[in-house]
Amino acid sequence: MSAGAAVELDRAAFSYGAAPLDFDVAFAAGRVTAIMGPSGSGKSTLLNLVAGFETPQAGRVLIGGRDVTTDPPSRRPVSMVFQENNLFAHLSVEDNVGLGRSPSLKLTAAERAAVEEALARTGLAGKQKRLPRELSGGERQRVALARVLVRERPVLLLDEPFASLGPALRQDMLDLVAGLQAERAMTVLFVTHQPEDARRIAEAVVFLEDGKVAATGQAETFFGGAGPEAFQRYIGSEAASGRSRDVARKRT
Ligand SMILES: Nc1ncnc2c1ncn2[C@@H]1O[C@H](COP(=O)(O)OP(=O)(O)OP(=O)(O)O)[C@@H](O)[C@H]1O
Repeated sequence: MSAGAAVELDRAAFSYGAAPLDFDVAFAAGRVTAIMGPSGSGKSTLLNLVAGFETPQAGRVLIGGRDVTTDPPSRRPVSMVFQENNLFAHLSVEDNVGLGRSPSLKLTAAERAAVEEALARTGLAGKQKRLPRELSGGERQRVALARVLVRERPVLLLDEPFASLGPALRQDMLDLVAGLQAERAMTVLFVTHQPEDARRIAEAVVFLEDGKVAATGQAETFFGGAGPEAFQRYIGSEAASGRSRDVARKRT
């Protein structure tokens, strides 16, 4: 069931009351797409429309060709991982993962075995009884990914899930996502501000500006310097701000 499903926003319009957002874009099944763009351009809102945390005021959301526009999040074939707060603080690692299979945590032996396997797959074997506060930030995100594995949904939404981790750990986590995606052929929508992260795992790029899709294309075109000018400007400014942060850190 987890083989990818295409995701489409068909002139999906939404507004929190101020600037309107209006998305008309399709994400191919079984592919990793990086969603990039300046702060406030609508990246998280786009994911929230796909997940069902927000409902468009006009237009439609389709997953696997099915109109899910009015479906609640629980009925959508989607998993989502945020930058933090993915876990229940009072539940052990294994229960946090088990929730992906059964909200009541009444698991069959086969489901418990699936939880164990997901924990092993994400490098968490031996940590199943720990509470989230007894884990590192990277380990907590691994638990969230283990839950994605047992949920077996065809679409995975990642909202800057590794932004607070250091570069080496971020690379490990991205490689883990890439491995899981290759195994399950999930459709992955990956919001990131980090060009090198997008480059590492994404085949396609969707670039947002001012609540709209400003450009779409292949990652190798965009990162090879042949992408649209607005994207190049954005990448340039992100790279420059990354450098200045590094310089500032070295000076302190
Ligand atoms: N809960 C909210 N209430 C009101 N306005 C909101 C809310 N969430 C987002 N917005 C506004 O909607 C627009 C899009 O926000 P969104 O969070 O989708 O942008 P983003 O591209 O994900 O930004 P960032 O890169 O900073 O996370 C922005 O103008 C933002 O101020």
